[in-house]
Amino acid sequence: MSLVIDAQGLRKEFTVRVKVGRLRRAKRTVTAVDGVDLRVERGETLGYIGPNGAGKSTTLKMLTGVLTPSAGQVRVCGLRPVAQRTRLALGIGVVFGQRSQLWWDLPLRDSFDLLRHVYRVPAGDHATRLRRCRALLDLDEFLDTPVRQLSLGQRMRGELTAALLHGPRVLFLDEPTIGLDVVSKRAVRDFLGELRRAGDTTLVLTTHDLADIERLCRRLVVIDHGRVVHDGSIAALHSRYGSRRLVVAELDTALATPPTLPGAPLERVEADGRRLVYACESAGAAEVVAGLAGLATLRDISIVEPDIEEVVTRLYRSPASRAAPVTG
Ligand SMILES: Nc1ncnc2c1ncn2[C@@H]1O[C@H](COP(=O)(O)OP(=O)(O)OP(=O)(O)O)[C@@H](O)[C@H]1O
Repeated sequence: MSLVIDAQGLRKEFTVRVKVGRLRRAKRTVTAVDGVDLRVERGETLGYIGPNGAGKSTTLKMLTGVLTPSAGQVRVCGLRPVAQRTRLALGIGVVFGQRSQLWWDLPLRDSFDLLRHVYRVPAGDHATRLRRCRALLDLDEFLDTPVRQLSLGQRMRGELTAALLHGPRVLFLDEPTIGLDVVSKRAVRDFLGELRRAGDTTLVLTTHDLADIERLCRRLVVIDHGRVVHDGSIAALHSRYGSRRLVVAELDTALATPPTLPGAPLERVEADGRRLVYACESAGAAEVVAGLAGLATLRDISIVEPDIEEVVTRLYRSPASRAAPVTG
């Protein structure tokens, strides 16, 4: 494995002028990113999330060479993002919701062609990549439409293509599904899922849509007040915050006393005793199901996964998230 992103102690301060009293203005320092360490291997898909103002976009801007860090070390594809920005541009793709890399008045097809010249992509590579994007993102019906006439969902599919035509090693995406309808959201997620499966592009994704994260990311980095408060899998986040899988058993007939199962406390009894809900603590779902099957006649069983929205809400509210960063 090779490291494609290596940031240590990354920090960004902004000086802002604030009004003090009626006439005076004073300088204040806002620490947007406060010592972020981030190492990302080739082929990883990383979800970078946090509440509004946490420092996500600022981090991405430092990783892509748009902003100079106030302190810290950073290498992306082995390059210093600001100092070697032109070389870096060949190795990364960027999709930032607010900024377009397409030519507003030109048909999408012409923007793609111009990008081929900008990045000096060999014609054969360009054609192969474009063919793949056309097929996976259903671009054909609007390839000849000027960009300004595209819907948001169509434009986002165009932006994704534009970001990938030069074959970048890392793709940075800032809120790629924001404002999209369910069909376009799915198209974008499926496409990114395909890209992840192919395994040669590293994806770094910021989003407020946790379904994006659940569908796409094995690793989740949570940032709050400029600091990393979680770096690990979604499962690690659930176990840290005590979220548990639930086993919901529908019984043929209610039992006089619901069974006690080791490692799986009974959470709720519903439907006049015909539905029992157990939480998997030390017991796995299979053990719970096997235990129940020996004691009652089961009509149906379902397993409810812990809800990521709930655990992330708890994390954002947690005072502990302001203290020490946690990894795992
Ligand atoms: N150019 C700037 N000048 C001054 N302050 C800034 C600037 N850019 C960002 N900030 C401040 O830095 C902090 C982090 O902002 P940033 O945009 O990185 O957050 P974010 O996590 O991307 O938020 P959101 O989810 O709302 O997009 C905020 O307090 C923001 O007001």
